[in-house]
Amino acid sequence: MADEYSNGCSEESCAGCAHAGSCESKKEDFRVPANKYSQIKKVIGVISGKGGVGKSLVTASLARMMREKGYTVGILDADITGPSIPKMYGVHETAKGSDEGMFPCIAKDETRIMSVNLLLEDEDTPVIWRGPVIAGVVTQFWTDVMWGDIDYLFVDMPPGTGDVPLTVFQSLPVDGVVIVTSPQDLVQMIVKKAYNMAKQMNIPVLGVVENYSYVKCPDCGKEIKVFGESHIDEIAAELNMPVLGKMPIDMKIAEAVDAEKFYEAENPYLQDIKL
Ligand SMILES: Nc1ncnc2c1ncn2[C@@H]1O[C@H](COP(=O)(O)OP(=O)(O)OP(=O)(O)O)[C@@H](O)[C@H]1O
Repeated sequence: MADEYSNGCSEESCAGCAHAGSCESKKEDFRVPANKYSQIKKVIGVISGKGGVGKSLVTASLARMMREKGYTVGILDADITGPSIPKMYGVHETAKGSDEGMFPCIAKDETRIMSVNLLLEDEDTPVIWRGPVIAGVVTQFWTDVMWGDIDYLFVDMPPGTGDVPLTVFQSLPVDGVVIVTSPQDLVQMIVKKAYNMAKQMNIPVLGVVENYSYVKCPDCGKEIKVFGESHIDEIAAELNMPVLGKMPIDMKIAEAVDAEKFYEAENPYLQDIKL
C-alpha cells in the first residue's frame, strides 16, 4: 500500500475517512453548497465526546447569548435520534416547504430552528435510521433549508465522533467548535477524542465548557462537587484551548428547559465568548 493511503484511506475515494480533511496526499473537497436562499456568516459546531453532558443546553445558551446581542441566529439540530432543541424553545409545529426548499421554524426570540422533530407527523415517533441516512438528513438541513440571512448558525451535534460529526465537518464550512464535557475521570480521554477529531478535520477548537461542575447548597452556598474534582483546567492547558465556562447544576436552567421557554433564558455561567 502506498504511503499516502496508509492512514485508512482507500485508493478510490477519501469519502468516509476521518483524515480526509488534513491528508496531504489527496485533498478532496466534500463541501456541499448551502441553499441559495441561505447567507450564513458563521457556522459553530457544539460537540461532546459522550452523551448527556448538556450539549444541547450549551448550544441553545450560545444561541441565546448571540441573540441577546442582536445577531440573527439559527440552530441546526443535527442530533437526529435525540432532538431536543425544538422542545426547549416550545416549537411544536411542522416545518413548511416550497419548491425551493424548507423553511426553518421560528422560535419566540426569532431563533430559526431546523430539526427532524419539525418534520415528523408525531414528535414522539423514534427515528430508527442507519448512520448514512441520518448523515444525509443533516446535509439536507444545510442544502435544502432556506435559512435566510444568519449571523451565527449553531449545529447541535449528536454525542461522540461518529458519522454525523464526520459528515458535518466535511460537508459544512464549520468555523469552529465548542466542546462540552462533565467533570469525571473518563472525561479527559473523551475530551481529547473530540478535540483530536476537530483537529484532524482542520476545524478550530474555540474552547471547552464544563457542565455539572458543582451544585450550590441553597442554605450555606457551599459548592458541592457532585461528580468529583474537575480536571478541566489541566486538560485545557494541555490542549492549549480556553475554558469557556464551568456550569453548575442549576434548577433555574432546568426549569427554563422543562417549561419550554428557553427563548427567555440566560446562562450566566458562560463567558462572553468571542465567536
Ligand atoms: N447545568 C444544568 N443545570 C440543570 N439542568 C441541566 C444542566 N445541564 C443540562 N441539564 C438538563 O439535563 C438534560 C440533558 O441535557 P442536554 O439535552 O443538553 O444534554 P445532551 O448532552 O445534549 O444530551 P444528548 O447527548 O442525549 O444529546 C436536559 O434536560 C437539560 O435541561
